[in-house]
Amino acid sequence: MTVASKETLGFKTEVKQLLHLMIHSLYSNKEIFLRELISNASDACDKLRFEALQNDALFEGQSELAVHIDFDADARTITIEDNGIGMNRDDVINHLGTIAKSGTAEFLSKLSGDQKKDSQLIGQFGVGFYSAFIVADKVTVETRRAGEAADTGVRWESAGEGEFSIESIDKADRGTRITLHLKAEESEFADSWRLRSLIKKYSDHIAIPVFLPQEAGEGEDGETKQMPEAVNQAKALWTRSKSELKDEDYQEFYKHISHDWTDPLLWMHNRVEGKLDYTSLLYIPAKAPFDLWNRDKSRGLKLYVQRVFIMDDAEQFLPLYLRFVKGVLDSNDLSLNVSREILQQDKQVETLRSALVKRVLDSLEKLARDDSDKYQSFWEEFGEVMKEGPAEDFANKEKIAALFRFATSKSEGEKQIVSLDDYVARMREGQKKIYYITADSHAAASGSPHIEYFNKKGVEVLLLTDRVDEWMVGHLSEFKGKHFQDITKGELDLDDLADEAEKAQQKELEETHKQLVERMQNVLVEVNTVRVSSRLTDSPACMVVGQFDMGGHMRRLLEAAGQKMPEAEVTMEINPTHPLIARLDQEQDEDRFSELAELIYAQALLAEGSQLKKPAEYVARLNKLLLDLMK
Ligand SMILES: Nc1ncnc2c1ncn2[C@@H]1O[C@H](COP(=O)(O)OP(=O)(O)OP(=O)(O)O)[C@@H](O)[C@H]1O
Repeated sequence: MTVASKETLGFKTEVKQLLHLMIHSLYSNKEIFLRELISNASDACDKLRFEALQNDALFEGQSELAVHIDFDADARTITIEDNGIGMNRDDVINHLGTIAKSGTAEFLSKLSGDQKKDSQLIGQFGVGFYSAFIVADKVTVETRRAGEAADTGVRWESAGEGEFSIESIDKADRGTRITLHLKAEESEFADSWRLRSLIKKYSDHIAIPVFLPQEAGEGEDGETKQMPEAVNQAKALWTRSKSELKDEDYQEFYKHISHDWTDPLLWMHNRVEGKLDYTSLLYIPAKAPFDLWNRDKSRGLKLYVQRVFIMDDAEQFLPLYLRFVKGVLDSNDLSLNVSREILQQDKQVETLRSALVKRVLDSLEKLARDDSDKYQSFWEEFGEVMKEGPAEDFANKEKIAALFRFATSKSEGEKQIVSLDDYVARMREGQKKIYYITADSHAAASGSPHIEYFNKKGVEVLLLTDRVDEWMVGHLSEFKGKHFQDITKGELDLDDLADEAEKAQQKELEETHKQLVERMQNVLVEVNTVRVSSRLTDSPACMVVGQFDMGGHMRRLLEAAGQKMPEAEVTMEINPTHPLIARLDQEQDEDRFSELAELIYAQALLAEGSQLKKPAEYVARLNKLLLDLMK
């Protein structure tokens, strides 16, 4: 064996952090190292089979792919060997010295130092190869890329601290052999029974056989001979029939493909024959990944064609608003040499996508019907993403909207629990619209002056406080023929809600306060229109946005994001039945009138969550008034 150019390299900082964290937070879950390493070995075999479609020579005459596991209790070692794609020197440095995952820095910044919380997070991040260091104090990787010369083999070795060494070796067989030098206290893993049960538990669903030596009686020379024996079923899980699969099988397979280690919330396993011929196994995770909002995050399904692995993260089969769905699609229609570019143009992809979207939406609908607690937990994790749906998937917008849940003026607390169907069923007689308000917080929405009239009338209002809400409602515009109406916009059309006496009273109030409105209009230079309100009962005044203008909440969000917004029409409504407004109407001193009017205007701005342009002026005015009171 030639040994050349041994060098020692430092791990990238993020690897050091991850290793430290893993060793310290995962000790109660040690055994997952085997799942991770077998998972990588199986992926490596998948990749080889895929590349060999174009270049048969990569098999080097050996196309039976397998993982062999062995152990030596005396030496305290376990080896995991595959004859998959293998790695060359650059691959090894890139893959086993860094973490080539987008969002790594973000992930690390989220860690709290609390081991329990962090181990949850790290589970969502995916531990992968480095999990070997949970049980080993030294790891040796010997590997050679398929199709390359025997002397391009590489040995990588590390104690999982700051650095690793790398050297060239001869390796006759392609693929990767990983040797774990177990820590003294982890010697229990170097045991046939233990390994066998772990492989059964974690790797039964892997499509390639995983071998373990088996005591098989006397050999010719009288010694006990160990014959390797396949321990797992070695059949891709999704090709097996539903009836022979247990929940645990589905759960383990989910962990294999997703690298999430929390059990999934839901799965859908379907075989379709006919115009389209495919099998899909889709999962909805129980927990949102830490990087759900990271735009560069990889997403999509694992794509197989006739059981041959083609690619990870095939994005074309699901829309963005379902980016949290994980799973496998195995098509018998697509060609084996399909590429990402081809997928983008292929008409069948569109058809498959519609079918998969329908399947996910139908399953969620069923979950909401059958198990509202479970559905609620789904909504809390992924509701905000689902709200992107109406804009992205026009054809399904009504179906998607039926899955939405909201907090309303009638529901308890901040929880989003009311469906649009519930809302519509509870609509008051004569009510034609679905009323909503958007605000920065639940408290701001539920305490808004705009809602007073609706509370009085017993009309439910959706309280929308997620960032996407205003945009979402804009795309949705109606549900089951009922239009959405922002209660802070335009003149409140009370035709549906008010009775005759109320309408007459409103008219009268407008008539009798014409002069007051005019006076206020003259002193409030920032306000374009003052008018008598039909929506206020307890507050003296509120700000109103034009029916077709952008809502105040959205405007504030965009302004906070640095966008220059055009000046909007400023309309204020006053409530003449409020004692403050009545008092204002009586005020003869023009200066005091102006001061009071400014104060009422500033309060209306504050109540809707706006910032005052001159807060100091407001404070001075208020203090002056307080002092007058104390005289
Ligand atoms: N047995 C193997 N054969 C070939 N390449 C491997 C093997 N094990 C690991 N690798 C390479 O090392 C990379 C890093 O492995 P690691 O398990 O850390 O992450 P991953 O599998 O990419 O991601 P994750 O497991 O978190 O989804 C892999 O993507 C692969 O390229």
